[in-house]
Amino acid sequence: MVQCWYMDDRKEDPQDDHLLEEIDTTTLCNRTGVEVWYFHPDQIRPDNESPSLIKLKKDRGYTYEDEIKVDPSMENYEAKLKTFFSEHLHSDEEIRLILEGSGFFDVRDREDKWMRIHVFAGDLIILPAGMYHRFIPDKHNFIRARRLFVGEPIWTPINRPDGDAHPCREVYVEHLHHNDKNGIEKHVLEPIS
Ligand SMILES: CSCCC(=O)/C(O)=C/O
Ligand SMILES: [Fe+2]
Repeated sequence: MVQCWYMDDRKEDPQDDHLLEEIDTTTLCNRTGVEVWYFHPDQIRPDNESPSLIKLKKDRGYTYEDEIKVDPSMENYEAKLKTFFSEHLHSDEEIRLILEGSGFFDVRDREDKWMRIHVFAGDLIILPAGMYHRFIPDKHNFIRARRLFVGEPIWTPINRPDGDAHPCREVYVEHLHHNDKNGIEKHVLEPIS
């Protein structure tokens, strides 16, 4: 199940935890719009998917799935890590269901502070379109995840500050302001056993 915290600002070894202050997933969702679910790892196998996962995919319209493995055997590993760890956003949600291993998704909160999300097998994470983030493996250097998407996937990262001018950024920032005034519309589901 995910663990989240605000990061310290040490620049050394980004694969260290960099834990400053722990936060819960409701705070994470409230301050960023990130949503997280947990499925028992037995219930994410394609031949034994939990009804909740099937429903989530149907409700969200996720029609595309593939897998990504990030470990040192990956082609152009160092270059890929550099791309993942450059602060960027996407025009669409980034959805990852963690199948094996672990890693860190770092996301900017509404005050531009880094929050770190440590993900493990069974975690499903949805990063909203237009939110700045980055990814790095933890010290185990291994993660395998299912990528989901609505329609034909677009994985293009738009680095900061170029992302500031993208229409999805304005929509995202407006959504955060709306939540400030009206409370969050989304909520984080409790773990499913
Ligand atoms: C564990 S998925 C690898 C990271 C990734 O796919 C991505 O797009 C990060 O922003
Ligand atoms: Fe990304």
